[in-house]
Amino acid sequence: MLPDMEHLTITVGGVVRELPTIPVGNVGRVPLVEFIGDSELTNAAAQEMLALIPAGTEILLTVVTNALPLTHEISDRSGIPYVVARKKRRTYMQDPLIQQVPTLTLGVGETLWLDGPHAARLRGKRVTIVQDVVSSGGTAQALTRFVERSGGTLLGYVAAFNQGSAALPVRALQTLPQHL
Ligand SMILES: O=P(O)(O)OC[C@H]1O[C@H](OP(=O)(O)OP(=O)(O)O)[C@H](O)[C@@H]1O
Repeated sequence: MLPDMEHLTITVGGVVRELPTIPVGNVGRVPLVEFIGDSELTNAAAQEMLALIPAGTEILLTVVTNALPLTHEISDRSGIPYVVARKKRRTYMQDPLIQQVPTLTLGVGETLWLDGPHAARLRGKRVTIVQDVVSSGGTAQALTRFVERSGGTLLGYVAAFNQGSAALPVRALQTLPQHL
């Protein structure tokens, strides 16, 4: 029997999911992890990720969309507050920091926005960056610049899944293939 290229089975904290794999250009099929809309998987991953958070972390930094519920749950369980970068400028932002992400997993460039008052919350703090998935590492690099520009100290990167980025020292629950 041929292997099923359209799904990839993962297990996180006893929760099993058949991830769909999406054809991307000519690179093959990319596994798609979605935490939004899946509280059971989100809670299981958040619980397991607690052990990955570097000691001394004072605040978490993440980015919408998929990593947001995950970070919320980690924050709720650990008591560590968090700050969220956006992918759109909002009219109510005050002196936001702006950072380009070179290219994302699916080849679409992105601009990240960190509202000024949220950037101020990172100042002088030991910061850990939380992501759902690290792939190229472009998003992680942009978030790193936010920490630096805000005057925080980066302690490390944690992610539910590392999808092939060996360049960054990411603490992840699992490694996923970049493509099938
Ligand atoms: O390491 P990178 O190559 O930068 O890719 C990782 C990013 O890609 C995904 O975001 P996506 O673009 O799917 O956006 P979403 O979370 O808003 O759905 C994922 O949520 C990470 O934030």
